[in-house]
Amino acid sequence: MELNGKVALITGGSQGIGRAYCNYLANEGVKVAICDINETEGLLLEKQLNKEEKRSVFIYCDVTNNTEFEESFRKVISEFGQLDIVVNNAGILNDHPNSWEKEVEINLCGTIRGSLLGLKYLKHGGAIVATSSLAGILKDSAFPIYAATKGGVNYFMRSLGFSEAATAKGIRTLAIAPSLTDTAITEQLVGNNTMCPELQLVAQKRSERMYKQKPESVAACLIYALKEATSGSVWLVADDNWQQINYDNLLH
Ligand SMILES: NC(=O)C1=CN([C@@H]2O[C@H](COP(=O)(O)OP(=O)(O)OC[C@H]3O[C@@H](n4cnc5c(N)ncnc54)[C@H](O)[C@@H]3O)[C@@H](O)[C@H]2O)C=CC1
Ligand SMILES: CCCCC/C=C\C=C\C(=O)C/C=C\C/C=C\CCCC(=O)O
Repeated sequence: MELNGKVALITGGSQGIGRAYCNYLANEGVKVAICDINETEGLLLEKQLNKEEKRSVFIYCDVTNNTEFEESFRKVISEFGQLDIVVNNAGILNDHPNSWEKEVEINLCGTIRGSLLGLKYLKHGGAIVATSSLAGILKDSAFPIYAATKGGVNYFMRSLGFSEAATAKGIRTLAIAPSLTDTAITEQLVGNNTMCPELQLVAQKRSERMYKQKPESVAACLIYALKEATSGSVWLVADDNWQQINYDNLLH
């Protein structure tokens, strides 16, 4: 896929991996719509990109609100005249027994919502992408609900990519599955976001031992996958390198 001149909508684009996606896409000549609930960081990124003479717009958008989400798609098309790439990246880490549903709503339902809107609004083909996680390929014993949302995202993107709903419209789907990455999610691990207090300490110790790759390495994989990857493929990004996950030999 030739990226120069295309238009992308990126959820959770204000900071972390999403911000790296926006910067890397803009460097390729893509016009970017930063869709996020973090207005302060989103507007700063919009200003930075526009100063660098790259076209961008910040749109306040909560991916749990379908009306607001659809309105964002309309605003992007009204601002840039077209839409070619949707990146479902917004996500949180919160397995707390009293509020875990929000994690499922954002990570899994938000990705499904954004992808269905992508199928509706990508009028001339394009790509629908999601940020999943290594935790959705292997396991994450400290965050089982988080792992379930990310496993769901991998299998949704994988299945959708082979479906008539996408292929008939010339739409490719991709999942980018990062390992531990240096962003606010990994910084704020001290918060009370696990299923039980014991897991918090386990997660914290394990996270301290693990290498945290750069968000830019994840963004470099996104660019490569958008240009080269086949529909329904899942890309692991670990230790600043990427590789395609081979699901084809599971039955052999
Ligand atoms: N940092 C890591 O180690 C890894 C992160 N991921 C995934 O990468 C994605 C991005 O996360 P990071 O950049 O690490 O974290 P982050 O916390 O820096 O960024 C997440 C972004 O999503 C936005 N967001 C949260 N709820 C939202 C909502 N309801 N609607 C719209 N935007 C919302 C936040 O405002 C923030 O800008 C997430 O899906 C996360 O699960 C996957 C693997 C590893
Ligand atoms: C050890 C994980 C602590 C949690 C760190 C915070 C955020 C992580 C977000 C992710 O998406 C996690 C990505 C990769 C690490 C998760 C699982 C690897 C476990 C491997 C194993 O159990 O063998």
